[in-house]
Amino acid sequence: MPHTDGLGLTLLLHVDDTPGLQIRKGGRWFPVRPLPGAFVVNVADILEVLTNGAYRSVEHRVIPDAERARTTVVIFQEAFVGGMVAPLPELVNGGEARYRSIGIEEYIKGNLGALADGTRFIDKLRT
Ligand SMILES: O=C(O)CCC(=O)C(=O)O
Ligand SMILES: [Fe+2]
Repeated sequence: MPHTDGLGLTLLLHVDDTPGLQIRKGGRWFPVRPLPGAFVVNVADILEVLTNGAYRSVEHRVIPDAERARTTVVIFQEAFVGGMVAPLPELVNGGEARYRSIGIEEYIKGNLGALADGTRFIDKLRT
């Protein structure tokens, strides 16, 4: 299922060489081929909020292979500051905050709810 990850940074370690991960850019899907010993680093939603939209979280999906097993080690890195998910003031820098600030607990709850109904919670934070 296409999605963006909900926390800060996602580190992926593709253990075998079975392909499957794709990212969407400019409306097109591109394969991310497994690279032995390398981490794939995805920008996720909290990092998008923190940077006030300078970094965009990447939409991605996994297309399973019917014949080959596929294993990924996934590390979800949190990125909230002082209990809040909010654009960093130095990155708003006199401009406009593009996302409203929200406590991490409410954020997590909202994210799980959105995941369940196939929407993106970050869209509800846009100002
Ligand atoms: O298996 C992968 O390469 C990606 C997994 C993923 O997108 C996720 O766990 O959020
Ligand atoms: Fe993901």
